[in-house]
Amino acid sequence: MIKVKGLSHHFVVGKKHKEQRVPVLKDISMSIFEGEIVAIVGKSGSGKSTLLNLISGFMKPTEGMIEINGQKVSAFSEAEWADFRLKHIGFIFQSFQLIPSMTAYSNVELALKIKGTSIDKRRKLVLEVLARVGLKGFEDFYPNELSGGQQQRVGIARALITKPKIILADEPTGSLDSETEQEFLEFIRELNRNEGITFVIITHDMDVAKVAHRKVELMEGSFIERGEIYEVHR
Ligand SMILES: Nc1ncnc2c1ncn2[C@@H]1O[C@H](COP(=O)(O)OP(=O)(O)OP(=O)(O)O)[C@@H](O)[C@H]1O
Repeated sequence: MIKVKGLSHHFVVGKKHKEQRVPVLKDISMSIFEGEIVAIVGKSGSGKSTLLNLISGFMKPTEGMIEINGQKVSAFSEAEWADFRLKHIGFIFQSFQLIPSMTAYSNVELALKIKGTSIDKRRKLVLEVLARVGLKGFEDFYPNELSGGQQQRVGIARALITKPKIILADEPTGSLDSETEQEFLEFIRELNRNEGITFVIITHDMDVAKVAHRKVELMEGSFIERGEIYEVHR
């Protein structure tokens, strides 16, 4: 479960002695339950990416508390966050963020290397997950030799390789055509249903928001709950 309490964030911009505060999030409290798919929607600039960056520890909140699976992650050091992310959170990005100089195989393998998994086990797990996302035979392809949809699948395989219980996705379908988007959404539902993975998805796209059990809207830095759309499959 992800619990956010009294979360506020502002950026400081401008030159020294002429700094200005840009408030982005104001006193946000919410809970995301295990096994849920939650869509975070809201206008451009409403603070969606900032919220996700705070939940994933890439930024520190100005105020407030974040708890994940009972651990107070907002008090974590950088090193603790890095370790926690590796164990518990997978990420999917709009622009895929694959390393261009590495093959599909190596992109997916990287997190396991960092974790210190043995080479034999890595090979087994990487081949398994690439096959699972429909990329058997594409292991040695570089990102620029793959279509957008295939790159996104490498991105999903990379997110799944550490078997996280939470996946955070920032505009994951923003670079996909509508057919590939539908395949991606179907896969998310399947992962959620079969493995109970919790998804937090930022999106502009109402079709994407429809796969969510719950939609929350960020408006001027505060949340508006939009109610249940689907039942949570546990
Ligand atoms: N590093 C930063 N320094 C200063 N201001 C920032 C910084 N990052 C974001 N902001 C500001 O915070 C606000 C929220 O940005 P954020 O990227 O979280 O919005 P968003 O809802 O994800 O937008 P979009 O849908 O366009 O991606 C914006 O007004 C933006 O200008």
